[in-house]
Amino acid sequence: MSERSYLIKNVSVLGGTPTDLLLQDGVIAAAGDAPADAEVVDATGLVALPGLVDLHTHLREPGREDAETVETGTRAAALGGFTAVHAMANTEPVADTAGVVEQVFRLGREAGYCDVFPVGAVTVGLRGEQLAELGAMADSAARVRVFSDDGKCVSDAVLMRRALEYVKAFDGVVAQHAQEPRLTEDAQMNEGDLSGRLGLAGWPAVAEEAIIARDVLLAEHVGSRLHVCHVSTAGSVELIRWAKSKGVDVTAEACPHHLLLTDELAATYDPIYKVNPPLRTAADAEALRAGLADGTIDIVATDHAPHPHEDKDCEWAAAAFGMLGLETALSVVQQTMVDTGRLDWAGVAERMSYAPARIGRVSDRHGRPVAPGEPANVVLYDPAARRTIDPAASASLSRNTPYRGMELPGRVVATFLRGRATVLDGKLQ
Ligand SMILES: NC(=O)N[C@@H](CC(=O)O)C(=O)O
Ligand SMILES: [Zn+2]
Ligand SMILES: [Zn+2]
Repeated sequence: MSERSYLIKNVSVLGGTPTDLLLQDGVIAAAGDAPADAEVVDATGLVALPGLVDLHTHLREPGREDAETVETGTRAAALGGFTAVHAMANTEPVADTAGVVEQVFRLGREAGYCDVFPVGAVTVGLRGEQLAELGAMADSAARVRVFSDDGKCVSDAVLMRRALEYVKAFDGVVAQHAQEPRLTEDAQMNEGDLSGRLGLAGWPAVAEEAIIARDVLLAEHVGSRLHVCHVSTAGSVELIRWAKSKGVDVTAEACPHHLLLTDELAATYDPIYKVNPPLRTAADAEALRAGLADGTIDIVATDHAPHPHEDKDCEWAAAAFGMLGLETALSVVQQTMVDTGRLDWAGVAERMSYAPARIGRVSDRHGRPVAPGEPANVVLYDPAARRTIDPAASASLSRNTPYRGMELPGRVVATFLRGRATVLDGKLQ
């Protein structure tokens, strides 16, 4: 990774008229000021986007370094065009103290591929019994603003209420994994005709929707900020639309896999398609795409969930929930939202960079316009490229991508973090 300047020629910022950009000393500068020794990048045909920000990544460190480490996960992030990721708290030990979040934050800094903002657990050990030290994590060097028991739902209404009240003191947000536990005991896939036919225990949409309905009412009651993780059903989109229309301070994310893939893939009994929440129906996926287009769903988040071979290569019921997402997110969003005319590149920038940075309260550094004077966190993307997804080529330590063998549009050509190339010519630097 060099500290040189880059003169990016003929780049289309957010799909606009081609122009030149200079990245120098960590910021975007006027191209006319380029020093003679600047490295010239021919960006003809490429779109420049602000560095992507993921609000929902699992990096697995500490504790499951056989699945992913901060270093390997952030390498995958850089290849996917991300300059910042929020690392979920379901590690071993759980990120429920200032010590653990500071460790994850420091590991991100040391790896240097993208900024890592640790998410703090809402409850001690994700056990849903008592609140974790939210204030200590907020005040730590990691400056935690997003709190989540992701992987588990904060199902106790009183604890959820207290968490929402508590995070107001430091402008935090509770990111809920909306899953009513009693309605999803042993659940394996979306509940419907197909789960019956396949003999896999069903996971009803109402298990997600009941928690979202409760939580938007709680957020309104205490006047706090709520974020809903991985929204997967049409009913959830409707509830969030309703809550926003009432002025509730709620934001929501959809994951690429829920935009593109459907529950019919469970008929393969291949656990690569096993994920929490489950892949839903085509009608649900369509509602998510419509909600993302009209702003009901604020952002795309990857829920990158690496699992080692032995936890996935087994029978469906025994397999772990989760799939990789960082290296394919932008391509899936292009396919489902841009190539279908539902979003332009400015809309993608809003949903994959500006809005997640605002929700995570890091928009002083990330999710900024690609414009002179701004931090040089930039992605160069080739929307005309096509590639066949090869799990073996992933920078992740795990291989559980549901897109293996699929052809997807687009390719990240370069990623710059504060003016330093983390990816150039499609390769890690
Ligand atoms: N999404 C998943 O299927 N799995 C996630 C947990 C989660 O996001 O709920 C994981 O940590 O593996
Ligand atoms: Zn979750
Ligand atoms: Zn998750």
